[in-house]
Amino acid sequence: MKAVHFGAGNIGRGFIGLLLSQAGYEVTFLDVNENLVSHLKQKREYPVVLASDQRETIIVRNVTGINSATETEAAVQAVAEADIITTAVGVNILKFIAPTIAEGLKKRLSSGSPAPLHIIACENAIGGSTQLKEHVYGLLDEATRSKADSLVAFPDAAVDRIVPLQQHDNPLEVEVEPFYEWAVDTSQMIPGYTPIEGVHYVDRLEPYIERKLFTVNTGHCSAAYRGYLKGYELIQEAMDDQQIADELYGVLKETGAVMVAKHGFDAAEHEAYIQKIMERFRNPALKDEVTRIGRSPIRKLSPNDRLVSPALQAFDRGLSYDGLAKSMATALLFDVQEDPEAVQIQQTLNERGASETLTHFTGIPADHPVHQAAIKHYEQLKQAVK
Ligand SMILES: NC(=O)C1=CN([C@@H]2O[C@H](COP(=O)(O)OP(=O)(O)OC[C@H]3O[C@@H](n4cnc5c(N)ncnc54)[C@H](O)[C@@H]3O)[C@@H](O)[C@H]2O)C=CC1
Ligand SMILES: O=P(O)(O)OC[C@H]1O[C@](O)(CO)[C@@H](O)[C@@H]1O
Repeated sequence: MKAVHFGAGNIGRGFIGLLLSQAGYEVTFLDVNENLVSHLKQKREYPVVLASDQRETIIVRNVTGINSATETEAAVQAVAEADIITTAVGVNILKFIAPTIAEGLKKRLSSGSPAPLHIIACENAIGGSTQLKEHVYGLLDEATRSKADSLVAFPDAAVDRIVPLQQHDNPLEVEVEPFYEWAVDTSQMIPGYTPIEGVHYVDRLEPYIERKLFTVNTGHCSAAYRGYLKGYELIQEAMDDQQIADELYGVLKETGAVMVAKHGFDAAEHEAYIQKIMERFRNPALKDEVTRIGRSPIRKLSPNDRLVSPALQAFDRGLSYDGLAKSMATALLFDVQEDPEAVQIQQTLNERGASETLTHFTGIPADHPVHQAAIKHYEQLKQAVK
C-alpha cells in the first residue's frame, strides 16, 4: 500500500507519516525542502522520539521523498498511484499543492479502472480537506470532476499532537509528545475504505474539530501571546506564571462553556479535558517556543479560527468572552520580526490604528461588544508594555 504525504515537516514525520508507516504503508513524502527530501531518499527511515521520562524511540521505516518543486513528474506519478494522500503543510499552503494533486488525479482517473482514493488534509483548520478539494476541483475539467465525484473523497480531519521546532544532528529526527488524536469524518468517505490503525473514525467531525481547535489551539496561543508579552521564550515558562495559567484557564472555561452548550459534551468530562491539555502544555520533556505557538497571527485572528469563532459563538449564546477578547488583543501585540504576519499586523496598526486593524483581520465590526472588549484590553496592554 502506498501513501503520499505532502509536507515532511514536524507533523508530517512526527505524526501522520509515523501512523501511516505503522499501518503498513510505504510512505512517500512530497516536500519542497531539498535537505529533508534528499535525507529521506538516502536513509529511507527516521527516528521519532516520544518526549516523556522514558524517551522511547520509534524508527519509522519504508519511507522516501520526492521534491515536488523540482521532480514534478515523479510527484504527479506518485499521486496517480497512491492508495491514500495526506497533507500537513499549513492550511495556507494547500492552494500551492493543489496543482500536483490535480495533475495526478487527471492521470489516475484517465487510466483503466482507478481505485477509490481518500485525500485528507491534516492541518489546524476547520474543513481543511474541503478547502483542499475546492482548490483541486478549480483545476479540473468537468469530465474529470465528475469521475472524481465518485472515486475521490476529501474527508475532513482533526489532528492533535504537539510537535515543537526540531534541532538534531539528524535532520529527520523528530521529538513529539506521546499523546495523539487523529479524527476523520466518515460521512465524507467512500464506503469500503481500509481503516488506518490509530485513526478515530467519527460520523460527525464538527464536535471533535471544534473541541480540539478551541481548546488545544485557542489555549496554546492564548498562553503563548501572554507569555511573549511577559518576555518568556518557552511555553513551559509561561505556564509557570500563575497569572498566565489563571487567565488561560479562564479562556478555556469560556470556550468550554460554548462546547458544552453547543455539542452537549459532559461538563465534568470537558473540565478533565481542559486539565489534561494544560498539563500537555506544561510537558517538561519538551522545549516549545512561544513564537512557534503564536506563529501566523493573521491566520489565528481570522474569522473561522481559534480566537474569533469561539468568541462570537460565546457572545451569540450570551456567554462570557472577555478572556478570548484579551487573547485577540495579545495577538495584535505579537511583534515578532521573523514572522511576516506579525510584521504585517504591526504595519497595519501603525497605518490604520487598533480598531480598524482588528476589524480588518477579524471581520468583527467596531460596534460589536467583542470588538470593544478586545480594543479595551489592547489599549491597557499597550500602556503596560510601553
Ligand atoms: N507542529 C504541531 O504541533 C502541529 C501542527 N499542526 C498543523 O500541521 C501543519 C504542519 O505543521 P508543522 O508540521 O508544524 O509545520 P512544518 O513547517 O514543520 O512542516 C511543514 C512542511 O511543509 C513543507 N512545505 C511547505 N510548502 C510546501 C509545498 N508547496 N509543497 C510541499 N511541502 C511544502 C515545508 O517544507 C515543511 O517541511 C500545519 O497546518 C499545522 O497547523 C497540527 C497539529 C500539531
Ligand atoms: O500550527 P499552528 O496552527 O500555527 O498552531 C500551532 C499549534 O499546533 C500545535 O502544535 C498542535 O495542535 C499546538 O501546539 C499549537 O497550538
